[in-house]
Amino acid sequence: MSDLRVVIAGAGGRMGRTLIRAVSEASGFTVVGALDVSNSPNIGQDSGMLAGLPANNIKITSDAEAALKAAHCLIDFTIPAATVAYAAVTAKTRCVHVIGTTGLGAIDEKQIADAATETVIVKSGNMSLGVNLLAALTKKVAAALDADFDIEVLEMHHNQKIDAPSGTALLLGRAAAEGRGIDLDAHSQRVRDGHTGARKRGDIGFATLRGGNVVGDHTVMFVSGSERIELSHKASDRMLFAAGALKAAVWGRKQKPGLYSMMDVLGLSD
Ligand SMILES: NC(=O)C1=CN([C@@H]2O[C@H](COP(=O)(O)OP(=O)(O)OC[C@H]3O[C@@H](n4cnc5c(N)ncnc54)[C@H](OP(=O)(O)O)[C@@H]3O)[C@@H](O)[C@H]2O)C=CC1
Ligand SMILES: O=C(O)C1=N[C@H](C(=O)O)C[C@H](O)C1
Repeated sequence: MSDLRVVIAGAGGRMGRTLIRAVSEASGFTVVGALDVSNSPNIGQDSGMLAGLPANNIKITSDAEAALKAAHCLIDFTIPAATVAYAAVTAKTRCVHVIGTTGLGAIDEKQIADAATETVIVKSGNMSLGVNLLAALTKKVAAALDADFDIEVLEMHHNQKIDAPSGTALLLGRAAAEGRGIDLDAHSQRVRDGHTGARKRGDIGFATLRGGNVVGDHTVMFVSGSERIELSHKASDRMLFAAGALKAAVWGRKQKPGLYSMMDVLGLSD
């Protein structure tokens, strides 16, 4: 099969630059476009050089439709407003859209689901194999334990992260809720502050830490009156997420239009 032609959105960002490096190091991929917001100082810059590599002659542009014309896939780790706008373009150009962006709201999710009727979208709050295995384990453990075990999800990230709880924490919370057979939205405590009253039995709690350059730590705790089970994952290199995104792009190219997750890509869905 010919090389998979990839456009990277948010090419000047932490994940965008990591993705440019990942594509340049992997075989079977070619970067054919790099996108950023129109008023970004990165527009017109060489995306390879911006990622600390030799020039790749792919200049950063804001014209998504033109960039996607010759592409198989858009890999998008940006911000919710950009991701929703890109979904409309991938629906039109029929490019596979791999979405790593977190912090999406209900309206964003609906617009992405609508776009997925026209093209393949793979979306996950975490593209790593380890976290998706952790989610499968979380679901299993939650199914085995009753509400005598309080479930808490703790996450820590770098001090530049703009959304909370992290996409991964929510993904893990959802896995726990599915295992327990409850609706997460109706049974979650996303923040605690002030005179909160006692913990509500059956709720899934979230706690957020921010500091330094932590790439991404997540722990799911199952806590009873007499014991505590903890399932943890610690990411130490963003290349992990980029590698997962490339895997999703290759997998997505063989699928029919629809909204898929990394669990589907990794064969972990039940
Ligand atoms: N699913 C996963 O496995 C992972 C998900 N993430 C998620 O990916 C997202 C990005 O993270 P990170 O790279 O650390 O963040 P950064 O802030 O470093 O990068 C985001 C980039 O998107 C750019 N951007 C903003 N608007 C647009 C637009 N309209 N078109 C194109 N680019 C745009 C920003 O540009 P500017 O700075 O000029 O505004 C910035 O360069 C976050 O939501 C994060 O949670 C991160 C790691 C793994
Ligand atoms: O913003 C980040 O950095 C990360 N975001 C994702 C999330 O919100 O879970 C994934 C990873 O933990 C890094």
